[in-house]
Amino acid sequence: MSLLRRTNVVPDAGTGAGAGHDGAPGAAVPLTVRLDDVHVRLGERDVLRGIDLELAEHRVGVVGANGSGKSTLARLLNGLVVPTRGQVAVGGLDTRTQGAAVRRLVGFVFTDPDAQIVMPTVAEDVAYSLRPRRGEPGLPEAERAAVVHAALVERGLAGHADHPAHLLSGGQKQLLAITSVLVTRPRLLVADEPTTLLDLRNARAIGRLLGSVEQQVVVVTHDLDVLDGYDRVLVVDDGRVVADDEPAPALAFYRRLMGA
Ligand SMILES: Nc1ncnc2c1ncn2[C@@H]1O[C@H](COP(=O)(O)OP(=O)(O)OP(=O)(O)O)[C@@H](O)[C@H]1O
Repeated sequence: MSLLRRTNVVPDAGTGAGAGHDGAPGAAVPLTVRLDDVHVRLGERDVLRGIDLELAEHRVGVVGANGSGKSTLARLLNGLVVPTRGQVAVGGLDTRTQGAAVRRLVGFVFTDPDAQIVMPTVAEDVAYSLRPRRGEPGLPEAERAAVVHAALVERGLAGHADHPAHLLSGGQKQLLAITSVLVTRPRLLVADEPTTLLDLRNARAIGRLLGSVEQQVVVVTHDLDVLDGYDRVLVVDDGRVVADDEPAPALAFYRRLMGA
């Protein structure tokens, strides 16, 4: 039985403001992410081969063996990697030619928050995400401070606002990294193994956070508990999507594939 499917997707959503989503009242309407015949060659290796996907669900998980191409797939979604052949479009924007605009829509969370935290203190790191960008005025200073404070309060980090970010625990660092991404209000959050470096309690907390944010989420993970309640799971194997279904059948397929 093939587990590959083509999902019916909602038409693209303009600003995404307003409408709710099944299971996530008040959440923004998901963007449509399209991958058309995507190949990625890195060095001598065909890392992804002939990927055709339309993603418009609120929660999508990506699983697969080490080296199967999951991180590369995730990085395609914000233009960190561009296809060697084929096209990736996010909300109708081509990641190859409109990368900067795509990255305003798509926030990215890395496995290691130390790769992402760039400022000395917790509040400064969140504020850095709100710095004025080329061609955009940015928020006035006082307003920016208020937005940072509200974001830290929302994530339970307000008590650490002036603390050196490098002294936070691993779980707090990942929380800070996610807060610094979410404060820019991306439409889509892509996370690449965000719980891999965390202990069980912190992994659960970060998994719950990703499951509860209003943003559309695509998460690459080996931590299958993270995918509880997700709408769709892709199984990647040797550069191809070999299963694409609701979590239970997709994860059953993955376990069989892994002999687990
Ligand atoms: N810049 C690169 N040059 C050459 N090969 C690369 C490069 N980046 C990744 N690869 C190779 O591409 C393959 C897929 O890598 P990718 O990181 O996408 O896999 P993954 O499924 O996320 O693996 P893991 O679960 O171990 O993180 C791996 O064999 C990797 O060694």
